[in-house]
Amino acid sequence: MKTYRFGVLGAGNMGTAIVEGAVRAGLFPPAQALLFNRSAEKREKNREKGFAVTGDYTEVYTACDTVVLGVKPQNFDEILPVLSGCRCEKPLVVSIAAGITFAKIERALGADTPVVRVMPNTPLMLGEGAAQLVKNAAATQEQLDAVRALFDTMGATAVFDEESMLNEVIPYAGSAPAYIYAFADAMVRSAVQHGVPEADALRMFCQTMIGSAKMLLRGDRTPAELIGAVCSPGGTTVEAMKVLESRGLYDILAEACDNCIARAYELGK
Ligand SMILES: NC(=O)C1=CN([C@@H]2O[C@H](COP(=O)(O)OP(=O)(O)OC[C@H]3O[C@@H](n4cnc5c(N)ncnc54)[C@H](OP(=O)(O)O)[C@@H]3O)[C@@H](O)[C@H]2O)C=CC1
Ligand SMILES: O=C(O)[C@@H]1CCC=N1
Repeated sequence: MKTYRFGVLGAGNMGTAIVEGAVRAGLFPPAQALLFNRSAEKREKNREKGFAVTGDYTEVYTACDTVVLGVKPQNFDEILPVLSGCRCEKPLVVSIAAGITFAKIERALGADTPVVRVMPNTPLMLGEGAAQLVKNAAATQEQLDAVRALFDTMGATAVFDEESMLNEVIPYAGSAPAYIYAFADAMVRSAVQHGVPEADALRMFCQTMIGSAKMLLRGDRTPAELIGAVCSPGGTTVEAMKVLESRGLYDILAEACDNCIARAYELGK
């Protein structure tokens, strides 16, 4: 056992949300988590929340049992060589970075470093996240189970055997909130054009997204069947569906997802 149970190397949006979620779930008290930020101001805010803080990220790697790598993929070429110089018992490394492969991490930290890659999404901040996980050869099933249990406290999880799946799923959960917000934004803009007050339009549309998601999750009807149940013959909905289909909504979304995934592979190079 090291000095801290948990560390976050890059306590930004996601890193902070994950450690705060773990504390909320009662997995450990904030004093048992060490957070790295470059910014002194952010360190002070985290200290006020009861976390241990540091401006030296090697300390997170050497002093914590589990270390979340919460930096951007573009920062890995800078930080991995520094961490490779740390002489310490290997922590369990949890990488949430899009595209960054086990091979890249292992080349720097050693193939004996247990690593779990996770692709989370921002709704985990509300306990409504969706996270996918995969472990490398050095990580044990118990270590994977422990990381999964952590993310289970913040939403739904899925485990994959193949590392490549962690790139393939990005558009459908990790990145998906952005696409959903764009859809909501377009709907609300249209509603405002038709005189619907913006706040009402957003509230009604969000409730409709929640309700529709719950209908889908019941699993007793396919998306096509649910669409059919809304589209009254000769009614209003079909007129909009005709536009969505003729303008190629499905093709647009398929191409967007392809490009999102392709970028993950590029980031891993
Ligand atoms: N945002 C999202 O929806 C999702 C993000 N991810 C992944 O999560 C990771 C973090 O994303 P996000 O939380 O949005 O990013 P943020 O920009 O919010 O956080 C990045 C963190 O990295 C630190 N940092 C930045 N540059 C350096 C550097 N050169 N050396 C050391 N530390 C540095 C920052 O320090 P400081 O706090 O001092 O600024 C900050 O703590 C990414 O790899 C991304 O792929 C995965 C799924 C979803
Ligand atoms: O845009 C990104 O690269 C990250 C990964 C998934 C969501 N945000």
